[in-house]
Amino acid sequence: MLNDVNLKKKKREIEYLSDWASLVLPYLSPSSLAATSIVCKIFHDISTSITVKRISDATRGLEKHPIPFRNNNTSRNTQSYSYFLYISSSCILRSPHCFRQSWGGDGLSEQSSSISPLPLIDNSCGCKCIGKNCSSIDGSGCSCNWVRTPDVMSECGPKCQCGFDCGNRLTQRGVSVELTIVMDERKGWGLHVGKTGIRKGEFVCEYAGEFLTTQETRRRQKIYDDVKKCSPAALLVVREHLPSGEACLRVNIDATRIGNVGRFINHSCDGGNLISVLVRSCGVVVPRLCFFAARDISEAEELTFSYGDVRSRRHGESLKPCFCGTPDCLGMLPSEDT
Ligand SMILES: C[S@@+](CC[C@H](N)C(=O)[O-])C[C@H]1O[C@@H](n2cnc3c(N)ncnc32)[C@H](O)[C@@H]1O
Repeated sequence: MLNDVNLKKKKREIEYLSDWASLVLPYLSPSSLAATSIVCKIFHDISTSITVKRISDATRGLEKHPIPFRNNNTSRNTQSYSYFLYISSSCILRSPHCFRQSWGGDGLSEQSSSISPLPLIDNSCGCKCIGKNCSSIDGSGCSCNWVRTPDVMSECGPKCQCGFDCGNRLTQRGVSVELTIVMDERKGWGLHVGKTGIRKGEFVCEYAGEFLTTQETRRRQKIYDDVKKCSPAALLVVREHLPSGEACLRVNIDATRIGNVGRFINHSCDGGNLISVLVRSCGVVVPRLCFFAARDISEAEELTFSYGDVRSRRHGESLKPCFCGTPDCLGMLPSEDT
């Protein structure tokens, strides 16, 4: 029989163990979490609560609304959520291997300190529009609002004095539309519209990930092609063209390991219901890739865009079948050379 002192000691030990597990377990990957959950009842209960929270919000509280996972296939071997590290905007990582993120615990997530601010072209580049509407197009608008074509737009940047709620920072405040991540047996996870629908022209989300050099992009692409059994790669190369048709800039974004909900957008051969736009913030070197609604999109519709040209096939790469289901479907997913 445990006497009173021993009982108190035991209770304190259980509390310590439980506090420790609540701090450490949210950092674990799904497989490590599953392995830990069979150690004891305390670990099992905490792991279960973490899994439930992970399913309820892919964004770890970093966006305006939670974005839940939904997998209606209840067979034992299907995933209940996708595991990756969440960032709300593209970034350059100082030391990618040190980036750890707690997910599913009680505290709120934070962006990691291993993320570097995006490099500036010019430190003095920025508007002085305090209290003015930088997004106005009647001539009183500020100089940061200098380009608005179907493919490229410009916004105020880090050195502007207008403040974060300025109308010309539409894509810098993260995702504000309601979304759900839904599992499809053939395409994997896909991003769907939530209850409120989306209006034509509305900002949906950035395609956030790690900005890479071309050399690093090619190195990773080779690894992703070789290791196909892992979850699908989300490596995107965007080329900006001059009016002459010549490519003048390429942006490489890898959202495979670190990204936001943009990484769940599947391909559609008819071009999909999203338009991709390169957004330049005043003074920042690298533009970000952002998605806007190409038309009104109703509740539960899947969000899609075109991954590129199916005919420009990556060297030595076997094409994956496409299941976009549109009348224009070419049967294969695009896989351009990086
Ligand atoms: C950027 S990820 C999109 C999210 C992905 N479905 C997932 O589960 O994480 C790209 C991968 O999704 C799958 N995918 C995207 N569009 C598809 C389509 N139309 N048909 C079949 N698979 C598709 C392919 O495996 C592709 O390599």
